[in-house]
Amino acid sequence: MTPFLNKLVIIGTGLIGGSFALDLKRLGLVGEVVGVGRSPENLERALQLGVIDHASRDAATAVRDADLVLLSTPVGQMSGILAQIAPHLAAHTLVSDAGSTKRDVAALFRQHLGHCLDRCVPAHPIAGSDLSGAAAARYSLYENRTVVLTPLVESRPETVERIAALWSACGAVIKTMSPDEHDSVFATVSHLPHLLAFAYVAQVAARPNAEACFDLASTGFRDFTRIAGSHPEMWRDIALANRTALLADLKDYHAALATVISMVETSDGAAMAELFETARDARTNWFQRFKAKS
Ligand SMILES: NC(=O)C1=CN([C@@H]2O[C@H](COP(=O)(O)OP(=O)(O)OC[C@H]3O[C@@H](n4cnc5c(N)ncnc54)[C@H](O)[C@@H]3O)[C@@H](O)[C@H]2O)C=CC1
Ligand SMILES: O=C(O)C(=O)Cc1ccc(O)cc1
Repeated sequence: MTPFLNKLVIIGTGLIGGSFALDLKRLGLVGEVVGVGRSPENLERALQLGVIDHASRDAATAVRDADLVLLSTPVGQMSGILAQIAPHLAAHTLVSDAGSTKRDVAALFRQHLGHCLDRCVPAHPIAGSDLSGAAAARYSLYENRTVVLTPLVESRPETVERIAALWSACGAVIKTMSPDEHDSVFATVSHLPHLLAFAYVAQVAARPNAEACFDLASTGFRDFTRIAGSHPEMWRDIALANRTALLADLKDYHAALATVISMVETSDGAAMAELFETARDARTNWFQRFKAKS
């Protein structure tokens, strides 16, 4: 089975959708890429960079006759977009997404695309960065990275295979999970750290001696806070969409911080050393596994 697409429509022509389009074009797996966006400047940049072949501001018109529609906007935009495109999808069009949360997206597919759920597969590429926009799109972003698929019970096996084949062609490793399992894991390893980084940097910026702090901050600060440079709208939407799992993790982290506060208050160096060793060993083991996959 060839996953070739005559027409791919990317709704949300940024880092994630743009990088998918670039790889499929280079691989000769797509005839025409139409990019839909809300910012004319960003669409113009996507055309200049060859990320897309045609630009459109109107999702409803753009999706006509598409083989695949990929939603790669912030997740908070997806409900409106699905409502807009639903009446205009052809009988053969597949619909997928790249959103960072999956329970909400699965529910939105069910709400808006009830007539064609067999051709829908929610998905999440676990690759990206703190950069955004079409100018950040790049080749091979998905090489050796995981793409999680959370098929609906209605998703036809051929639909799932075709979406998986496209991501595999980009070099990705496919994993299948339930939306609940997905959102619980990513609350812990992605959504929580982003919220912590945003909260920490905002708190430093509000200090009376912020200028001196930023002046003297170095590599540890850079590494801990890189993700606080990520897109605010995207992360607001993720936090709202995954609030249940995220709140549970925030409370666990709050308790862990209370433990650290108590260790500092009581000068309990032995407990601190034990905690730091446990964390260092876990991080070292994880990093070795991560490097081996890269
Ligand atoms: N940035 C990352 O590292 C990753 C992001 N994701 C998910 O992928 C999605 C896209 O993220 P990025 O590509 O990083 O964001 P981005 O900001 O680079 O691109 C999103 C694009 O969507 C456009 N857009 C916003 N609302 C729109 C609307 N109503 N109609 C049409 N276009 C609209 C924006 O103008 C922007 O060009 C998000 O859902 C995010 O959660 C998933 C994996 C990694
Ligand atoms: O900036 C980073 O390193 C990231 O964590 C990238 C990222 C952001 C969002 C996702 O849903 C998946 C990956």
